[in-house]
Amino acid sequence: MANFSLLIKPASGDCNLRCRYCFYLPKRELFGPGAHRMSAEVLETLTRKFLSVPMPVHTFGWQGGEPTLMGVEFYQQAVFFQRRYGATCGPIANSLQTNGTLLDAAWGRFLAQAQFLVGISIDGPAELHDISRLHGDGRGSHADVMRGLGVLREHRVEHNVLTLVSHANEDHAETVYNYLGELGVNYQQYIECVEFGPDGQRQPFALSPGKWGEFLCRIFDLWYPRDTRRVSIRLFDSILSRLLTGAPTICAMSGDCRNYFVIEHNGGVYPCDFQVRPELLLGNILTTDFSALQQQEKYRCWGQQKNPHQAKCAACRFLPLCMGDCPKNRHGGLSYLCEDWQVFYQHTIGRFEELAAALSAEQQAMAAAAQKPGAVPRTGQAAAPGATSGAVAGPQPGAYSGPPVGRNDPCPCGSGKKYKKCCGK
Ligand SMILES: C[S@@+](CC[C@H](N)C(=O)[O-])C[C@H]1O[C@@H](n2cnc3c(N)ncnc32)[C@H](O)[C@@H]1O
Ligand code: SF4
Ligand code: SF4
Ligand code: SF4
Repeated sequence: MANFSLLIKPASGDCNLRCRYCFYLPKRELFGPGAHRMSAEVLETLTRKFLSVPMPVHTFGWQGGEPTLMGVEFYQQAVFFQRRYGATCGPIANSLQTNGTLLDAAWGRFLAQAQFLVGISIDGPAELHDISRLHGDGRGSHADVMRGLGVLREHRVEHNVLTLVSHANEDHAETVYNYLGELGVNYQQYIECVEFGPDGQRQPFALSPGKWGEFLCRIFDLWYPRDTRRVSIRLFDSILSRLLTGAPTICAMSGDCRNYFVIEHNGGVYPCDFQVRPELLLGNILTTDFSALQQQEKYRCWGQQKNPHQAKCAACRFLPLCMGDCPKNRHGGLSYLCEDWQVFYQHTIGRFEELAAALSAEQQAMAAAAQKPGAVPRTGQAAAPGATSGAVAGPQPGAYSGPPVGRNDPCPCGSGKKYKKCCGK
């Protein structure tokens, strides 16, 4: 079986906030009225079945809606089941993505002790964050999030920040980046808010045309070269990983959408966070297992829709990096952000290539030093922020810049198949 991770929604789309742009709040309507909470039976079953699949590391991602609505006790039970069913299965990792507003000392103690990695959503300083991230009564949530961030710090919980780039903050890259720097946040993730209404028009809160490319270029120019060894930015790490190892670390840059399963509170399994809809329900974890889910024709077809079918993509020099973008951003086949990606890659690729070459040289020098007689092996060293933590096989200059991919060339997604039999189908 191919490796995969889990994104679990124990409280479904239930949340104490009402962010203007939230794509998951409306999902509550799929599951009927009232509170949606995962039962111990679903929790135990998904844990047992996941940990029975051999994999180098089992990653549980807890998300929502707001996963802290479940209370600390739910996660204590999750860890209990992980110990019961995972005693011999190798490393287990837990991450939790939260709005941060409900964190208190009990949470801090638990998250630190159970070694959860916590993602906390912050869209910038209060004047930007509070435009979109609101309580039900319209109050901004920034002050509560800062309290939650304080809890994580006080208890030394590993954390990173997720910033949604929307109409509210699209013109404020410097303000956002410098603010996160002042907060001491060295692990950052920027994601794009691309949303269309039922009439096919861009939602007013979503990114305006051209703003995503501009935002990323500005962040890159603030980051490079000063902060490359200090600040990790998830998209940039993925680009470096692609250049260094051939494999990206984010799904939008891969050639196939079969990377993880979403498990809803009632055990329903879906292929992607953005695709929790009845027609993509793959089954229920109470009555099926992951091997059967992976073998489904519906799942295979789902994975392959990532292939960029557009002639413009096939001829694009950035295809091996962009891979036609995340299908949720596509509008009429081509990504709504196509021009933005081209602007961003055009502006940065030379410097990414330089950085990849420098990192590769450093890692080779370290490997050579470690092999000298008497050298102390450098195991357990944290990967340099900004660098890939994956295996390093040397940079692949030109991977992005060669001629357009030929039908008989190896597929840039790294599958080992010919392009025409894989992403170029
Ligand atoms: C759905 S929330 C769930 C976890 C938690 N409630 C939180 O806000 O971090 C996960 C992430 O999705 C982001 N998000 C919300 N609406 C989005 C949208 N329309 N497009 C992309 N990301 C979105 C949020 O900003 C948040 O960082
Ligand atoms: S806190 Fe998270 S789940 Fe809640 S409304 Fe905001 S983005 Fe959506
Ligand atoms: S649709 Fe987008 S977010 Fe979902 S798996 Fe595919 S690339 Fe990833
Ligand atoms: S930048 Fe545009 S043309 Fe190039 S691969 Fe991405 S979406 Fe396709």
